[in-house]
Amino acid sequence: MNHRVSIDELAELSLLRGVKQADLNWLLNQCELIHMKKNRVLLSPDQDNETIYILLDGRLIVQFSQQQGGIQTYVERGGWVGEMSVIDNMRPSATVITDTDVKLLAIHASVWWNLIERSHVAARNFLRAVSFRLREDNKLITEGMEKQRVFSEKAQTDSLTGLRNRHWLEEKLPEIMREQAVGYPPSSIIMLDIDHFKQFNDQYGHLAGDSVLQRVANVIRDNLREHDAAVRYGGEELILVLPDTSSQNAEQIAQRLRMLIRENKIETCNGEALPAVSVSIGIYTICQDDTPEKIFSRVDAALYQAKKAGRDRVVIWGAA
Ligand SMILES: Nc1nc2c(ncn2[C@@H]2O[C@H](COP(=O)(O)OP(=O)(O)OP(=O)(O)O)[C@@H](O)[C@H]2O)c(=O)[nH]1
Repeated sequence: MNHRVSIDELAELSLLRGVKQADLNWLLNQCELIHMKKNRVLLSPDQDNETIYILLDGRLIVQFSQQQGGIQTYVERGGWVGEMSVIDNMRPSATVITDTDVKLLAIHASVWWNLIERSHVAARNFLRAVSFRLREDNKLITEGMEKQRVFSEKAQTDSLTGLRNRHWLEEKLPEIMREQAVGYPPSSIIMLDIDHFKQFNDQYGHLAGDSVLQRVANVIRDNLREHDAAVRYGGEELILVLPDTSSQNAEQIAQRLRMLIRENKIETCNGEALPAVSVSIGIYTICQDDTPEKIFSRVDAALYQAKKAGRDRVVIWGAA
């Protein structure tokens, strides 16, 4: 028998609110009062659970798995945990840890179902509690997944230009190659490099150089198709991934971008006009048995040819 929790205390708990005094008395005789120290695991996805725990004092942390967004939330005094495994007989979906020393009312599943049979009010409270918990958890998990999405988006984005970064390309390229291997239409890769950029930086300063990179990135972003991707591969070197694009089409796209970049007016962040820049472009169209190394070395070779031939031009690998 448990004398350290009063009937009044029980009656105030939202799970037990409105339950008749006689049923509360009965419950009090069936459940157990537990004291736990801070930082102990109360529930875990690795352990069966047959108990609902109502928190009488302290605070609990509910930690969801990485697949569920890795978020954590708190259960405050009067809250409860463990009810889902009591309903579905499965292990807890999250880990529950004591955030402080806690006092818990432990109600075994058999006792709980007995109470539900005795008390319609307890049954109604329980339904409300479960639907509240489902909504809350869904909201938290959705928010957590959104945070993860934004985080991984940031990890794959170049902060100066807003284009994809090298890391993104290294993940994307094997995917494109798998598609090529199963007979997707050819994809082309464009490598684009600003001409005499060192000289530009030396003459107008690094910040002006940054403005140029941003303008070039904007021109590219505004003129690519939705399923194309632009990547800042290195300092002033950009790579464009053009799915379902033959080398002839890639050349047209490259020539158009080259012209647009050359005609683009560039300003510093203070509004001072800067001279236009030109770009050199290499193109390589991916073949079925290519490797990433082969793709990079060929598109790089095409770009090198464009530089060697006088810059401000487009060269397709193997076309000469
Ligand atoms: N402003 C700025 N400059 C950068 C950035 N990343 C690389 N650079 C500069 O880009 C320049 C690249 O110079 P090089 O590789 O010698 O080539 P280049 O002067 O463009 O000459 P060519 O490519 O042969 O036409 C270097 O001076 C780098 O410092 C950046 O994020 N911002």
